[in-house]
Amino acid sequence: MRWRRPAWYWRGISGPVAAVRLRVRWGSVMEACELVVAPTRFRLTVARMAHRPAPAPRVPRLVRLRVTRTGLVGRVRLRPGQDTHDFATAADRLRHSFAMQQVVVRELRAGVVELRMTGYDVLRRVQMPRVKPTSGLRVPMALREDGSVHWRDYRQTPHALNLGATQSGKSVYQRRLVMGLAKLPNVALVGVDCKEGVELAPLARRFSALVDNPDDALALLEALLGRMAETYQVIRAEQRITADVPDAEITADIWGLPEEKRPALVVVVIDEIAELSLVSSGSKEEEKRRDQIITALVRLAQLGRAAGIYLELCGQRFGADLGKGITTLRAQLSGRVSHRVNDEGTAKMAFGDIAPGAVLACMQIPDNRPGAAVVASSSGGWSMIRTPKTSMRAAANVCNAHADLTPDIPELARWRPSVAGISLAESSVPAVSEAA
Ligand SMILES: Nc1ncnc2c1ncn2[C@@H]1O[C@H](COP(=O)(O)OP(=O)(O)OP(=O)(O)O)[C@@H](O)[C@H]1O
Repeated sequence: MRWRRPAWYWRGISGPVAAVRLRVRWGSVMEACELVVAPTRFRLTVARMAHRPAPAPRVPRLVRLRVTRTGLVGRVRLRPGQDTHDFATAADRLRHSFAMQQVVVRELRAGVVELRMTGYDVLRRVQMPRVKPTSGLRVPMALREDGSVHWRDYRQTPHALNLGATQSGKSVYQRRLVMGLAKLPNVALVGVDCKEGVELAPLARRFSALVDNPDDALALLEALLGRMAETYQVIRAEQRITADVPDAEITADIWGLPEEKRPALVVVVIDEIAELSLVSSGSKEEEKRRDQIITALVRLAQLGRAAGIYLELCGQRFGADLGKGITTLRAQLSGRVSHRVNDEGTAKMAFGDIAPGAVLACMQIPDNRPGAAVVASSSGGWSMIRTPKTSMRAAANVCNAHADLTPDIPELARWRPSVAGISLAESSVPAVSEAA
């Protein structure tokens, strides 16, 4: 069996050695990678007047270098005439020159770029670093190829789409998300799993509502729209009370409400969107139901954020072939994650409109790396990530352990899952009543 280098080995031995090697070779590598600039005219003139040889080209300055858990992070001050793009295009050459696994370039501010380098393939066996609990609605989801943690941050990116071919790792990603959300207080999980509930039913104890067929899904989404309207009323009432206080204290969304008045945040997890939007029999009723479901989802995606309702959609494809309104819905899903896909069309559905550079990347994910995915945001940036392998048992244990955090949402009580035939509301697990 091949020996795998553990993380401590990098930090203890290889990391400091690589840091010294990088500092020693810095100048020559910059020159070899054409990342130096010609000496200034002033220095050339002085050298000419003093009859001295022409000065050497100027090398960008490595102002800070530190060893991290997975590699090195360096900060570089650019020379006049250089830009981030110069370093980004040389990333592959830098990686070979410094014998690193990966080099990712990021601009910190004008004139300063950060080089994040990994010393080994961090996505081969994902080991998440310990992360401090944070405020807001954020979940540490996966490791990025540069060794940093990829967070699912609902305040930054309210709605997201998770795509991938069969057996690409979508369900494990979704499981990991539910596991992370399950630990957060005042968060209600709402699930739609039309695969007979096989993915979400084992996690049911932490769900405030769970449905497994399109008819119930429509009723549930309409109830959520009703809840959204009520939450807007709560926000309006709070605005009225505080109409004479300075502008900064008047809120336009749920996050600005005092904590005791803030209704539970709702994350709607939909496994396999195609099951909701495909019309199998071609009947008029099915078509009507499909249109109503998509319309409800579009409304939730457009207006839900301020009322604390977030969408997390999962599917193998997400294109116009799923029906009218799908592309409008996709435009609202600004968080995009795509696992391995088999064709360019699907890759374009995920990234064509926001990060064209990511299209090729998600088609190149190898079959033997399930869970690896490309994540992109509407700003156009993208990165490769991989979730740690998470078993259903581990996820169910976390959901069971945090079942007492499940908020009771009266509007959704009809769909509160019953576990082993006993409604959770009647079981020994105490339920949390929603704030105001
Ligand atoms: N991050 C990961 N690391 C290692 N193995 C993984 C990872 N994610 C998924 N797998 C493995 O890949 C296989 C497929 O995963 P998963 O069921 O999540 O795929 P899927 O895309 O949901 O497939 P389907 O659409 O057919 O349900 C499983 O055996 C799972 O254990």
